[in-house]
Amino acid sequence: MTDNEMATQREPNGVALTDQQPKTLELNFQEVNYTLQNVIKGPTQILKQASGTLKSGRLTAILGPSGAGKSTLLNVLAAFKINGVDGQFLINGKPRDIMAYRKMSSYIPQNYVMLNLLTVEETLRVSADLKLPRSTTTEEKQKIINEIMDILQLKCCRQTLVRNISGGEHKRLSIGIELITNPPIMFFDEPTSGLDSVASYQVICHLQSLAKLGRIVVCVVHQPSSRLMRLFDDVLIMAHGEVLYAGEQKDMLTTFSQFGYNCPQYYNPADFVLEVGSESSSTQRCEDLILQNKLRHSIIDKNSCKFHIDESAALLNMPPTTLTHSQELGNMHLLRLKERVGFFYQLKILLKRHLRSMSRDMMAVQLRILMHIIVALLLGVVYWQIGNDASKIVSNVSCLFFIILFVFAGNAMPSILLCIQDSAVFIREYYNGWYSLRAYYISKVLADLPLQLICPTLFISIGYLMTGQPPELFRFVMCWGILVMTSFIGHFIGVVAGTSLTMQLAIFIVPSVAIPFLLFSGFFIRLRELSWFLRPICDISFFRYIFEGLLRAIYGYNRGELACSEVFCFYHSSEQFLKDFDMLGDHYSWDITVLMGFVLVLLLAFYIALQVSIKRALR
Ligand SMILES: Nc1ncnc2c1ncn2[C@@H]1O[C@H](COP(=O)(O)OP(=O)(O)OP(=O)(O)O)[C@@H](O)[C@H]1O
Repeated sequence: MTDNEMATQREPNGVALTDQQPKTLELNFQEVNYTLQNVIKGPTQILKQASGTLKSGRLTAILGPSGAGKSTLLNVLAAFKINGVDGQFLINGKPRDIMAYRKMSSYIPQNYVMLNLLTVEETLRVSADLKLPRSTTTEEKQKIINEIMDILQLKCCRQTLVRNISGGEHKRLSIGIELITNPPIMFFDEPTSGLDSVASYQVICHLQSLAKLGRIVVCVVHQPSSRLMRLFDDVLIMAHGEVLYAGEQKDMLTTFSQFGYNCPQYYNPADFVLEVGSESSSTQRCEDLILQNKLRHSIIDKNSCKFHIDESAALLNMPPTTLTHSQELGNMHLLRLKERVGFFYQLKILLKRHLRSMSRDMMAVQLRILMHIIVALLLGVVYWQIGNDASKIVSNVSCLFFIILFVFAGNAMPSILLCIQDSAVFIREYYNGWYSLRAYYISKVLADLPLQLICPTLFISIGYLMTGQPPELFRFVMCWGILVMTSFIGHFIGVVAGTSLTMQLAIFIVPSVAIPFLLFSGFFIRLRELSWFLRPICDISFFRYIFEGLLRAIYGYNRGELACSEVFCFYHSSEQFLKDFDMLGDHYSWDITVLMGFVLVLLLAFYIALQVSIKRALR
């Protein structure tokens, strides 16, 4: 059977998980170098002339001392690292096409991030919805999910939230997510890290069964026990960025002994080769070992590699791509896989997922709503019925200012935390072609919308009534409009900071940047009293428009005389009060328009922040 025939038999979209994969897939890499460009230290060569062959149907372990370059080699083999890499990568003897290769392989990193508030089954379901073609029926998807849960023994925790599953189940779920598309090549970076020996054994057994179905399965492992070691068919031993041995495990010790490295009896072979690797590099015998390995894997005439034949594209029945190697290097973002389902379907699935996650998030929803209610009640008690009293006008202004501060901070800070949790998942899924940036962006904005409306609505409803603000519907609606804008601005500032900065930096930067703008709101100092060179800052301080809009909503629009409960009230007339605050004139619509402008700028900033985070992830 030819490769193409096998490719057509195999369903690349993963519809039948247990179908046989093509048995003859072979990835040969020769003289692979990886040089890291460091701005301070200059270029550092991490991989040196690494050569080896990976075969379908076989489970391969990459072993070596810490810092030997195992994870780097795995990244390079999985085509996740491209810049700074040179060497030959051949699939079934022909140069690989990088896009087709990425499509047929999956890489499972050590810390595989997932959304914590979905159950195991929901996580697999989202993966199936976004990674399988639209033509796949719900029943077919459920069949694949059930099969994966069966194979990986995840049935017992199918309804458990990801945050509650064990380390081993987490690893198995990450394998399951990648298995949805039934990739013929799978790379795992330390799949046993953090697991006890029993769980490690189970995970490697699962990998072995995936390999037995005809896949190339490669994983980096740290110090496997003898029992674990026996599960691997092939091994690749690394030291100082070089490959000492790549081949069948059964021949490993014989090869080492040919070069004078004799493994003592009853010694764990993995420990033995690690020790040899740690000592290696300069000794002649190790150089011979490295050279012999290189020769063993230089099976292809290099001249044949000058032609860019799309063998791997053919394996997937994909149209050959026209990217040349240099273009690939220049356009890393082109390596992103294309989405499998249409934009609106992506949007629907993402929206459902965001809303489901949010509805289970104590901090995002329940706690935020509860805090808005409690603080609104507290505000009402402290400023009980002062809104209509001319003698308490200064206190009322403080009350309004407090409302602004709370709604802003109460939305900005939680948004930072939530965004940071989502970002890592977004990067992984985006690069694996689950959805487009546009779909993620719109779904995120829309999913957050209900909370941005509910919180300020609850807060102003309680606060407005309890503090005795004028009982006129249009004033209430105007105040509500300003607070909704405040909530949006706070939320999007938090989201932009959370997407583009680390958590510590974002939590420090947001208040540090926002608080100085409060000085230019008109509350602490009247704008006309500011030095001339500071006045332009007022024009870009959103707090100014929020404060102005709120005061105009309460005291503007012919409010007239205020009731005075004391013998003398300085501000009897609301017009006089607004005049003294430099806010005379019924320009509420101007304030709200400027605030909408701020929201639009922040929406754009959020989109740019997502784009930047995507590009940064490639570095
Ligand atoms: N981005 C980087 N900047 C600087 N050095 C790096 C970078 N990535 C890798 N290295 C260096 O390359 C070498 C190989 O790293 P790699 O993570 O591949 O090793 P490893 O064998 O997987 O190690 P471990 O088993 O400890 O995880 C190390 O010396 C590491 O310090």
